Amino acid sequence: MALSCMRCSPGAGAVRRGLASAAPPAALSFARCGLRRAAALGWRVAAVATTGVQGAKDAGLEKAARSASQSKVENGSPSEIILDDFEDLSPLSENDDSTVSITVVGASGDLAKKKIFPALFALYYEDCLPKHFTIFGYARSKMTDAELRNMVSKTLTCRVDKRENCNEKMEEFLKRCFYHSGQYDSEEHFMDLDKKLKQHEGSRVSNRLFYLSIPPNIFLDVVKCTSKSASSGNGWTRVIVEKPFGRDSDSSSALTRGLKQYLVEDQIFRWIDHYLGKELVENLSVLRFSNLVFEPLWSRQYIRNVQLIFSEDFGTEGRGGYFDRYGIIRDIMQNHLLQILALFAMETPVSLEAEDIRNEKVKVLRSMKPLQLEDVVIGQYKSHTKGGTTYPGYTEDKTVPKDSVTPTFAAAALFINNARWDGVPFLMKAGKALHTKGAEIRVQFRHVPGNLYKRSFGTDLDTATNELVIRVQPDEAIYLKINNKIPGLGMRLDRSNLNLHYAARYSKEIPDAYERLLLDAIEGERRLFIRSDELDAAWELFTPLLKELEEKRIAPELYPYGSRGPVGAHYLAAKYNVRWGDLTTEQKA
Ligand SMILES: NC(=O)C1=CN([C@@H]2O[C@H](COP(=O)(O)OP(=O)(O)OC[C@H]3O[C@@H](n4cnc5c(N)ncnc54)[C@H](OP(=O)(O)O)[C@@H]3O)[C@@H](O)[C@H]2O)C=CC1
Ligand SMILES: O=C1O[C@H](COP(=O)(O)O)[C@@H](O)[C@H](O)[C@H]1O
Repeated sequence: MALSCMRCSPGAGAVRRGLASAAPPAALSFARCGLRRAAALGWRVAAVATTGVQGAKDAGLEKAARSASQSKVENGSPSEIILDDFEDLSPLSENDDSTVSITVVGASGDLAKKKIFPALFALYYEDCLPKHFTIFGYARSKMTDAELRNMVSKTLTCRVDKRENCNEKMEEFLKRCFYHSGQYDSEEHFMDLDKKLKQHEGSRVSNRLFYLSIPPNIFLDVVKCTSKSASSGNGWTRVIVEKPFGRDSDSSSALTRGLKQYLVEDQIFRWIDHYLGKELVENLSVLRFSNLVFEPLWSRQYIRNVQLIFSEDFGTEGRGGYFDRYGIIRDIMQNHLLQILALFAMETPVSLEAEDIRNEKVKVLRSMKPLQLEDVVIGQYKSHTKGGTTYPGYTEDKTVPKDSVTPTFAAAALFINNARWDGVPFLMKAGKALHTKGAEIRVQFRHVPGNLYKRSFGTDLDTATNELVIRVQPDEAIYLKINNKIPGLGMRLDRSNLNLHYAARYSKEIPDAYERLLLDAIEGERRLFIRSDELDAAWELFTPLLKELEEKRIAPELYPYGSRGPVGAHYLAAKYNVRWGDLTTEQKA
């Protein structure tokens, strides 16, 4: 049987609805990448298994048929071979009648340069964009098309594992990038953009995606202008909204109401939480729901605590102005870490459809207790000199008020009041300017009852319990710490890792999260975007705490730039009998 993944592209939807096994011509109109994604869901396997080699040939899947008839087994199980081979499969026909125009609003900005254009290029490079597409940059800055291309070209990179034709591909891609300068609140300027888009779209069905890579105070202006002056007349119009999506429950609901004056829910891809597009976060459900060894242990009965840890080894350099209004709790916890928590803790969804997954995420979020001040520790980094270099403190940033109490670090203990997780602390920790950069999920299991090997472990049994670590970044890995006998005539135990180290196991470069999310938006796949009830539930957990912190102007504990953060985080963990897993020395995975 093919290993299935959670991709739910329209193609994948078609697979699940039964189109796959017959693979009718309509199904062949997916973009190339759509085919690859369908492949990951076992489409080809279904096609070959159900209709046989001839069936696959009839459906135009020549390569699938070839590979099925050869049925070679080189590396692993036949199902792996099938999936791997399918990666190279190109569609035999593509939809010539439609075109996708992607407008990056705020194209002159940091995120557009750093992430959005490179992700679009990577999709192009991987043949994931539709045959007919155009990319427009839109911002107030004056720029020609050539200047935009020059700016964009500086940040494009090719896959390390696939360098062939890279320069050629870059040139082809850049030729399809254009620029239009305009104000964000001018319907007239968006009308001019509309004219330019139409020139490129010609008589094809025009599908339009607007990516709002701009400060949140102008989201609504742009949405109003796009919907009145630049939305598609005959295809779909979708809007990707960047974070932050509000500052609290009220502002988030107001923004949703504002957007809904101009868009229906299906058009809103809110918000882009790029952590949901990270490979190991995407893999969480596969790990849980497709491996018998994990799911039965996934509850209070066996899990002692769960830790969600984010750290950066640099400060807010350059983004202090933005950051000071939001702080680390809104910047990282309320979105990235909470989303991971929801995926980690949700019940098994009815299916892999977006709505089924979102339903489970909402349920888990609504089962949680709003955060209490006594379960939170906040910190702010201060200047520190190391090796002759002085690293500036947060409030030394010119864009940050000198008396700012905005947290750049926070640790929190959260609880889920349901049958599965009652009493299990979910500890979150997020900070800037710490000693290391990384993101990981740590699952600490309970100790083995009546352990035969107690004497080998000493008095503290908790140091000898199993721990599952999902290292989201950098150097992706999943490893399980187990107790093991050290080889030899005696009986000495140590802690060793059962280790799935991605770089060693998979030769392919891992796509950037923005690639996955952009492709999903183009394909209309909403699973990795946040539904409004989910967002409401997320804000409800954090809003009372954020208000209390701000109203009382609670002073954060200062920690030196490059340190491990405030000691208060240890006391918080200790209150729940937890030791932060990232602070213990462990065998390198
Ligand atoms: N940068 C990052 O790493 C991340 C950013 N984000 C979010 O993505 C969005 C874009 O981020 P980023 O590119 O860093 O933002 P920028 O501050 O670089 O703004 C993007 C563009 O918006 C225009 N702009 C900036 N400030 C204003 C203003 N006050 N009024 C009108 N226009 C303005 C500028 O273009 P012009 O002057 O040419 O019109 C600018 O180039 C934001 O919502 C941010 O919160 C989210 C996660 C990470
Ligand atoms: O959303 C954000 O994420 C980045 C960290 O993203 P990563 O993919 O580099 O881990 C963070 O620096 C930024 O403050 C925050 O807004």
